Amino acid sequence: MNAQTYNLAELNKETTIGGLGTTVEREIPVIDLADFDTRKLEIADQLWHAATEIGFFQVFNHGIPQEEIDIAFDTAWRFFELPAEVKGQYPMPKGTNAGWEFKAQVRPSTGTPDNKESYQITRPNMEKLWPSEEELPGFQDRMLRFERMNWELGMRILSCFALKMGFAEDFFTKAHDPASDQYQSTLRLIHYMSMEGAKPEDFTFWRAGAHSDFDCLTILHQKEGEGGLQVCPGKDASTGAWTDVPPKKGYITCNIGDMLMRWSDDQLQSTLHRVRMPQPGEYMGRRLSLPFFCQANRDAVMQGPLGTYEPITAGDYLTMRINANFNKNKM
Ligand SMILES: O=C(O)CCC(=O)C(=O)O
Ligand SMILES: [Fe+2]
Repeated sequence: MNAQTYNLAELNKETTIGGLGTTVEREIPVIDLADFDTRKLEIADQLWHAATEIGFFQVFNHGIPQEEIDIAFDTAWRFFELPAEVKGQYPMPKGTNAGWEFKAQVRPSTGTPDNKESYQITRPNMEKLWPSEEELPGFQDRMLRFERMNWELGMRILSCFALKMGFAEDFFTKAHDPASDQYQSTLRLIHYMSMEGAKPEDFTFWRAGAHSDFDCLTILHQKEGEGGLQVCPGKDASTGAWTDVPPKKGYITCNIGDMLMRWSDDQLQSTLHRVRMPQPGEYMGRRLSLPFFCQANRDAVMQGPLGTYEPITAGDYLTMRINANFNKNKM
């Protein structure tokens, strides 16, 4: 199977959805994860409902201390403040989610690069990609600690989906085994540049063009006051009706990605989303976000409980998805 013959419905969605569209209010479910172990069944029901209906939800009492999130944002900002010559020593090698890129991610939905820079951490791929201790003391330690906390939260949420899908509760934890060299979950630090004093034509670009994520589950940290994230649920995608998801302190935004949509036989929804430019009267400064992508290990076999799709390894699935995007960009 290759990218040409594989009918990637997700990708087709992306190419029709690059326009501005309209904005509508929708409720994004908010789920309390307090007393997780004792309330697990109830939480699993709420997560399942949110993930099958809209594919986006926010969690609170999620177990990652706010202090750790603040430290991660501060540390990410210190990285982005480094001179371009320093960051340029750690460029993202093609085909890996590791290292630094500047305005290099072209979305099929828009055909233009996102107006952002990012640095990605995928643990097995980081050789020669960490800034040195002299350049950025403590960076690697802090980011690895934060990566691990996100992995733990991600696995807790995924264990609820496993339960609902009839798998063992640790099914996805095994499929995202952090000790394996096949691990490919990614922490991404994103800096959307300030638009203060920018020219009117600069606002025609996107901070992040419309897309669905490739992974199983995305855990997205945003900062209150630095909005712009919008979602467009699957069934309304053709109408281009987008809904704001405003960041709120204490809340983490989560979304289902294409991998888990396929793995759940399309029961769980991977939803289109984007980050729009600020509008007149809104905060124009820089925007930071920290998504963690729970992406199953390369050798994990994806086979849904209902058997809708052929089994495929997560590695092959991703290659196919990335190639499909790439071929689209050349067209
Ligand atoms: O920055 C955000 O709020 C969203 C980023 C995103 O959707 C992505 O990197 O996949
Ligand atoms: Fe995304």
